[in-house]
Order: sequence, then C-alpha cells, then structure tokens
Amino acid sequence: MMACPSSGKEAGGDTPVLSWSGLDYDVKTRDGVRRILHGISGSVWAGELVAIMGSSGAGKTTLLNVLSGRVQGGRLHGDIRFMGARRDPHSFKRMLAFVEQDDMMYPSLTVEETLRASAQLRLPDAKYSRAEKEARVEEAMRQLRLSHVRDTAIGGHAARGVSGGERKRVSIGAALVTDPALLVLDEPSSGLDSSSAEMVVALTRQMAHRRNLCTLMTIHQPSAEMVALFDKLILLAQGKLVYMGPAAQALPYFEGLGHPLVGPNPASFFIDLTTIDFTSSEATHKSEARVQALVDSFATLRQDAAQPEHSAGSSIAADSGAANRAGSDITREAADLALLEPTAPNSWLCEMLVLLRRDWTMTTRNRAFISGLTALYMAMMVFASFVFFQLKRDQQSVQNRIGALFMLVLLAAYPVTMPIITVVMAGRPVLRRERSGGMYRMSAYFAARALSFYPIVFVPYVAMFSGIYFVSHMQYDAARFFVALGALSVLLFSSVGFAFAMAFISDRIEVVLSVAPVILAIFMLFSGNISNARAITPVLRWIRFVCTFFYSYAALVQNEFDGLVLLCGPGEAACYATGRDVLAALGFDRLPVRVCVAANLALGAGFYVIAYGLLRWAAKPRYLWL
Ligand SMILES: Nc1ncnc2c1ncn2[C@@H]1O[C@H](COP(=O)(O)OP(=O)(O)OP(=O)(O)O)[C@@H](O)[C@H]1O
Repeated sequence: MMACPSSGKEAGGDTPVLSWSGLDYDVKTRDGVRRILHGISGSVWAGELVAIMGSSGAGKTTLLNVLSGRVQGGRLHGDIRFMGARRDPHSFKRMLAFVEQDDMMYPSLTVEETLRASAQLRLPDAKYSRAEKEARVEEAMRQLRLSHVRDTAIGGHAARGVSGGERKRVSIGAALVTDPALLVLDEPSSGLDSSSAEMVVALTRQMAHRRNLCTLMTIHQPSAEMVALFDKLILLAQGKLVYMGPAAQALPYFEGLGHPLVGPNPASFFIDLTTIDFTSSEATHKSEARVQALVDSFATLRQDAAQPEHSAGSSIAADSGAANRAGSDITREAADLALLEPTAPNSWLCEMLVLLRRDWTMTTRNRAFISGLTALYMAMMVFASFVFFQLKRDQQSVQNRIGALFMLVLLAAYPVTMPIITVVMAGRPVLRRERSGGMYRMSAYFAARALSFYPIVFVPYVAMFSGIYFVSHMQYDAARFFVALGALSVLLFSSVGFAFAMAFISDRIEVVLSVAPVILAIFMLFSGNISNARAITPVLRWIRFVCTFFYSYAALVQNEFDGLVLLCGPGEAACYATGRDVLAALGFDRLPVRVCVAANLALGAGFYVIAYGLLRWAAKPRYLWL
C-alpha cells in the first residue's frame, strides 16, 4: 500500500476553511445533460496555497466557480462546507475574495487609488477606522511590491500603465485589502511572461503564509519553480480527481503508480499524463484507459486512507473524511449564492462619497472628454455669434431667433449624450465585477456617476449659452435670461439621464451608438421646429409630449418671443407685428413656460428611473436552472 501524502492541516487548526464532498455538476447542452464534475471531494486549510491543475477542459474553472458560488446555472449535487458549516450566502460572500482572470479595473486610476477605493468600499466603517484602512492599503502595496508604482495609472488599451504582472498584483491587492478568509484566483498567470507569473505566485504564497490565508487558484502550465511553490495540488482529468495532496508528494505518488517523471517540468508531466490523446483512435483509447486507471487508483487510495487503521496523520484521511459526507442536491444553495447581491458594508452616503471622489478623479482625467466638449462649445459660441450677430427686431430676425434657440436645444443633447454613453459603457465590466462582490449599492454608484458628469457638462455649456445670448441680442432682461438658462439646464440634466438609459439598453456599443442618435432624431422631429406641432397627424401628435426637445424649445421660444415687438419693413405684405403672432403661427401658445420646464424635469427624472432600472437589470446576476 502506498503511503498517503502528509497534510497541510497543521497550518490552520482543526476545521478546513473549505471542504467539499461528492461534487457532481451537470449542465444542459444541445446534446442533453452533460456531467462536468464527477464526485470531486477535498478540503483546503488556512495558510495553504492550493493549485487546481489539469489539461484544457479538465474542469478547473468549473470546480473553482462551484466552490466559490459563482456557477450561473446547472445542477449541483454533493456537499460544500465553509468553516465546517453550510455556506451562508451573506457571510460566505463577505469572506471570499475572487480575482478574475481579466483584470477589470479603471485604467485612469492609479495603483494606490484602486486599492484605496476597494478598502474604503469593502471594509465596514464600524470595524475599521480610516487610518486602519490606509494602513491595509500600504501593507498590501508593500507586500505585493507595488509601492514604487503607487502613483502609476493602471492603464489599458488606450494609455500605457503598469505592467501586466503589476496589474495582476493590483487585482490581488484589491482583493486582499478586503480582509478575506478565502482568496480565489482564476488563472492568475495567464497572459504573463514566466518571470512575472512566478512572481505573482511567489507573492501569493507569501500572503497565504503570512496572513494564514487559504488561497485557491487554477493554473494552466506552471513552471517547475512555480509547482514547487504550491502547498497542495488538485489534479483533474475530464472532470474527475486524479490527485489531491501535498504538491511535494505528487511526483512520488505517480512514480509509485508506474509513471516516473518525464522531462524537466513536473507540471507538463502531470498535464501529459492526464490528457486524452485524440491523434488516433488507438491513442485515444490508450490515454482514456490510463486516465481512468489514475482516477480509480486515487479513489482506492482515498477509500483505504479513510479506513481507521490507515488514516492517522494523513491528509488524504482528512479529505476522504469530507468524501464520506452524504451529499444532496445543492443546486438551490448554488443558485442562492450566484443570485445574492451582498448587502453593502457601509452607509449609502459614505459609499456615494467614496464613489463620487473616484468618479470625479476619473472624469477629470478624461482630457479628451473635457477638452473636446469645452472646445466644441467655445467654437460653437464663436461660430453662432457671427451667424446671429446682434439680431434686430425685423422680420428676418424671427427666423434667426428661432434658429439660434433650436441650435441651443440641439447642443444641450448631442455633444453631451454620445461621450457619456461611451464613458459609462466602458465602465460596465468593472461595474459588473464590483456588483458581484457587493462593493456598493447600485443607487450609490448611479448617483455618484451622474453627479461626476454635471460640472463637466454644465460649465462650458453655460459659458457658450451666455455668449450666444448676449451677442445675438436676445431680449435683454435678467428674468428671461435665467428662464432660458433654467430651461436648457433642465434639458442638460435630461440628456445625462438619457445617456445613462442608453448606456444600459445593450452590451454592444455599436448598437447603442446607432440607436441613441435615431431617438434624438425623433426628438428633433417632434420638437416643433422641423414640423409644426399642430400640423402633425393626431396618431403621432402625442409623441411631442414625451419629447424633451419639444418642451425645451417651447419654453425657449415663448420666453424669447413673448413681449417682443417686431418691425414691419416697407413693402412687407405679410409680417408678424409681435412675438405673440409668431408663437400663434408656430403653435406654441398653449403650454405656459413653467409647465414646459416642469414637464421636462419630469421626463428627465423618468430617464433616470429607466436608466436605473436598466442598470439593475443589465448587471443583475442570473441562474439558469436545468
Ligand atoms: N455551462 C456550460 N455548458 C456546457 N459546457 C460547459 C459549461 N461549463 C463548462 N463546460 C464544459 O466543461 C468542460 C470543463 O470546462 P472548464 O472551463 O472548467 O475547463 P478548464 O479546465 O478550466 O479549461 P481551460 O483550461 O481550457 O480554461 C469543458 O469541456 C467545457 O466546455
């Protein structure tokens, strides 16, 4: 009988952090139900660094997701315990930190800002003072060797930032500052060169040992040096367990089964040993038989180890203890975990302020957005000032006043909507990750994100509006100036809400950027400028009442033309004597200005409500039942 590998149990007391037994996981495919995990059992302890290895399609990611409560569908059978008890969705999600394969972080934030936001949002204020949170951030940066890049931006496709290895370490740091009991990493070495990958694993090992933190990761093709860093290996083949035990004892174990190490890298050897060879039917048959024999040997070893006379001092004894637990259908538990949106640890206002600071930093660093919008508005101010320079009270001025007001309406929508849609959509993957980790309430995110845009949009617009208003000689009257400004400010507010609503109608930016201008074009059509409001067919006439352009434009033309006395030149047979005549001809003599502004405010609020609903829906976790 082969000796059982010794345990990592000593590191973390008598109860494993996570233990699982008899896990079967089925999913629905076109060909029917497919079993992806077959009777997997095991346990991991505090202070252990555990690697899940296997060839492509062996089930590594699936096992990791099942254990972390992240599967989004399927049927799960077996038993999973966290700290010896059934996983309570709330506390399990609080104690678990998951580092995804893709490092989804905001590119314009620095390393320190990213970690600080994570600590401020995830650590409860009731338990951690501000200074303690800062200390955690400092410690994480020091331990992950990030102090020298603390002020460097994360970077992304558009702008260079920290290196790939540093970015991965920031992702790990953002998880670590939340003080988890279980750290789970999905392929942390993917996309990294071998030295960066090794450094990530070495630092993760240090964290696990220093903090007595249970760390579980999937890894594809680690180097021999990396394999030596793991405390424990879980080796899967075709969703079945081939080995689970101390990493150092894996080679002797396989050698004992008649498979001595071939080549310099044990990881490649393990993968080759457990991979089905599809090059010919004979090779397939042979490799399937070898894998099945390995699976059977390990199952037998465990069964033997579970017998009292064999179990003393053995890690497999601990694992087979888990294997002996009776399993049941735990699909409900898996679904509850996947669907749960953990309650945020801090008050709404604290969260909103942290998010507002973060969003404001990102928005102000978006130079293209700020300078683009400001330059555009300033250019339009100069351009329109030439076109509408010092309008008189003659009949030609009627068309010019109407044109200037309509242009102001359009400028409060198009240049605002498109960039905001792009910025909000670019942040959606980070939003989804942060939401699944329960970092904050969606309402706090929504309020902070919208607030961070207002100054950037309002300041240059108001400057442009003021310039055009005075240069074009609209009615010089303080009350009229502020009424016009108020009506347009409400439209700007609505435009931001509209942009948010659009940003969540689809995942695809090309879809959104096609739909949004079309809706704005419909708004234009029903604004009352392009077509006469009264002349529109009754079937469609109602549309203007849900059209922000209509109310803004109606408010502006009434404000401008009311009380205006116009001059009739000699020889002008048909002419407007007063602004009221113009309003009557245009069909804008029915709704008072205050009603138009109030209606637009209500429509704007409606956009925000729709946007918030879509935001919740778009980022909502889902579970597909078999
Ligand atoms: N929801 C699903 N529906 C259908 N098949 C699935 C589903 N999830 C996983 N699978 C299949 O289960 C097998 C294991 O997938 P998994 O992603 O866990 O493998 P892996 O070991 O992580 O592979 P890789 O290293 O290539 O990422 C694969 O064959 C995969 O196609």
